[in-house]
Amino acid sequence: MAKLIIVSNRLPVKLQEKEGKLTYKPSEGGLATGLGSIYKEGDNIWIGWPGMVVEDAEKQQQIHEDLHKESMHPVFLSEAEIKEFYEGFSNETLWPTFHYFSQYAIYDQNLWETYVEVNQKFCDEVVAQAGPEDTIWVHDYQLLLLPSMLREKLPDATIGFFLHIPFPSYEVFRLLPWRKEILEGMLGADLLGYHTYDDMRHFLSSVNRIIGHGSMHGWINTGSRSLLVDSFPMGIDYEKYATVAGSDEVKKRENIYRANFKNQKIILSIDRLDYSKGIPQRLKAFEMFLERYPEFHEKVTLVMLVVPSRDAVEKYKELKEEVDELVGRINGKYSHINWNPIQYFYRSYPLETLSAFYRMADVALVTPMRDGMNLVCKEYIASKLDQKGVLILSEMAGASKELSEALLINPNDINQLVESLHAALVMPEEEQVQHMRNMQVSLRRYNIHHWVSMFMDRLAYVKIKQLSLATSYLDDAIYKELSDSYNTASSRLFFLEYDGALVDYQGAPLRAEPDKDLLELLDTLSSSPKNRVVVVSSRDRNTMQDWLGHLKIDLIAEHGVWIKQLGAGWQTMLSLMDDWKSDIRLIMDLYVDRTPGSFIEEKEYSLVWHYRKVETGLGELRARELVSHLNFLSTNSDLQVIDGQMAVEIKAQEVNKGKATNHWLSTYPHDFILAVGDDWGDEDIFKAMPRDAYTVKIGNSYSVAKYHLDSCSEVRRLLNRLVEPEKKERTQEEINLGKKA
Ligand SMILES: O=P(O)(O)OC[C@H]1O[C@H](O[C@H]2O[C@H](CO)[C@@H](O)[C@H](O)[C@H]2O)[C@H](O)[C@@H](O)[C@@H]1O
Ligand SMILES: O=c1ccn([C@@H]2O[C@H](COP(=O)(O)OP(=O)(O)O)[C@@H](O)[C@H]2O)c(=O)[nH]1
Repeated sequence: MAKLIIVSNRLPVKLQEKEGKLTYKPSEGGLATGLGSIYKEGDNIWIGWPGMVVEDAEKQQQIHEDLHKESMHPVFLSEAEIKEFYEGFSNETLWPTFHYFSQYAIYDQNLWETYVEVNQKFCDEVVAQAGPEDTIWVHDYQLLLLPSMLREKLPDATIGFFLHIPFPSYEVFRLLPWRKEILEGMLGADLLGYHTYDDMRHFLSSVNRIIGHGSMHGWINTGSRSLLVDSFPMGIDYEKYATVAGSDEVKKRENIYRANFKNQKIILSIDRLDYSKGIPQRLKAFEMFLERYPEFHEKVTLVMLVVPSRDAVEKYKELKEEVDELVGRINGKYSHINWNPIQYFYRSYPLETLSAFYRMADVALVTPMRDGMNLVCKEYIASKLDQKGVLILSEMAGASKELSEALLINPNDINQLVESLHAALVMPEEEQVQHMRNMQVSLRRYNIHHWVSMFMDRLAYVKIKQLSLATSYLDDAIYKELSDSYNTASSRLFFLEYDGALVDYQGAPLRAEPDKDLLELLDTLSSSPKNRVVVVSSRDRNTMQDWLGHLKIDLIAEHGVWIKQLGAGWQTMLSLMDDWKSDIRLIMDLYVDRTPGSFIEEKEYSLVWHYRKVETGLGELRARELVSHLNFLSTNSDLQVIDGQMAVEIKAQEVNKGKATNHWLSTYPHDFILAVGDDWGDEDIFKAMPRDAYTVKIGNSYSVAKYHLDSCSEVRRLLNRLVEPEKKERTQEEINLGKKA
């Protein structure tokens, strides 16, 4: 039966050894607590690190067996791997960079190499566990290379990836020396999920700028595959938190804890000890609050639970010292004999304790500098069964996008934080209930089960869509059939698009002139009396004439405005007007003025605005604007606007390459046709071809063509293979001629 394989660095349980005895404790951290609720459904398994170094083979075996019973498969990491992969590259390079703390990031080639090796180690374990029908769901920044490693080993696998932390803006991401490898690693997935729309658009922009793949509605085409990027804000197991909060056990605990706080109001703060969580900033704001509002002395306590995290990493050690020092200073300054303004606990707690604190807290203070999502604030809301309480939430947490009824703050604005604390403590109960109720409705609906099913449904949809988008790769088996058909045919027609199919795109259009190999290839292909070769282009006829006019081939220029057959001059079958060009050119000139690097190409019956040399992003933005501007101007006219490859073109509607090819189809006998094209304009050619024609598109994106190849060089290889007999014949002819001479 098909199963779901969850893969993350950390398993939902943490191994501990006390007096030689192994124990398993639930892991902290949102990834483990969130997914821990759902992975046990069906035959699902979870692959990950058990949180402790185990070198002893016997112990490893024991752990394997223990975890296996809980559907978990451990990946053991050595001490060096933990240092270099987990503490090092994951938490000293990626974590600070992705949380906009790039001043803390270290760039070390050794750490990177270990990161690659450990991703490979995870890959081996997944491959060992995966069946052909299984779905693999990879999680988080520790495993960014895993999707592509898996794709290489399991080309048809269904692979989802979810990033639990923010994806930074391109300006920050580009600082990483391994930025390209990281993106390529991620692009092996079929579906890439982020908590927020901002994260996903930052990722798309990095892919565009660093790798050069654009996107449409979240779809990226890599040239060989299509994949989807989307946002899925993670929810919590709402019913679990609400039920636990209503249990007798938790109510009992609450009563015990409350006794220590008398009638004081409680402000609650819970996080892992992490600089991304803004703990010192929060403490300083609380200090300022006590200074500004002395009437709250002895009436309010900040209960601060801090969970030890990554304590071998230098920045985390420094933070621990800073927090200890701040708590000491504030308590030293304001404490009385029976009041400590801050109750600080540096350890982790089980769910029931957390739940009792959530119930007790009048205010939850969640103020990270950056946070992928933050589940603590959601758990607080779900636990508020009486709906009384106020959430103060940082705008920099992913959760703020959903929880707009919280008091939203900028964690860098200490004054706003202080005033929000005051507003929360004096907020009338009816207002608290109203906000809490609305947030509960939303969190109940968008819970963890909803999150999983949204992601899984979308992943299944991607697989179906990929099949409908894909054309078959023109592999050896198809080549065999094509070449048999070629060899037995007596009249063959070739329609070969020039730019993008025979010649790679160049920065400047005039740099794409034909090389010697291409000229020889076209010459050989057209040397057979059975072959009629037509090179098709949107270029102007003069360029086509200069570059290819001396060959024994036919030409189609300017999208089909002009055609040239062997032995005849250029002719047009259309009665076209060009009186519109001067007005449109004025508009295009405006876009050239506003967009350095862009330029206009003027053809006889069309105008093209090129932006391939414009700063990435700006060119696309202006192109969208120009397309809608031109569409507006050409409404009710006979003009057509084409949003092409790094160019916007406007031409007469009745001109298209497909119509031009009709001339050959109706004039020349044919029992073999090969048509090759690369961009959307070439779809007209494919559509015009009879059903038995071989139609080939460059790149595996949506097309009516039957097959695809990946590059111009593959097209040339295909043609060269086909003309092997002609080549031999020609060589023999040359030898014979030589003999005669
Ligand atoms: O495994 P650790 O190094 O001990 O760290 C704990 C986890 O921290 C991060 O959690 C994130 O995931 C949450 C759920 O999506 C999200 O709410 C939070 O904003 C993130 O920081 C980390 O992403 C996990 O990989 C760690 O296991
Ligand atoms: O003593 C504690 C404190 C926190 N947590 C859990 O740790 C998770 C923290 O997740 P969050 O998304 O807020 O932040 P992360 O630590 O993942 O960055 C939440 O589910 C908390 O319930 C816990 O299990 N024990």
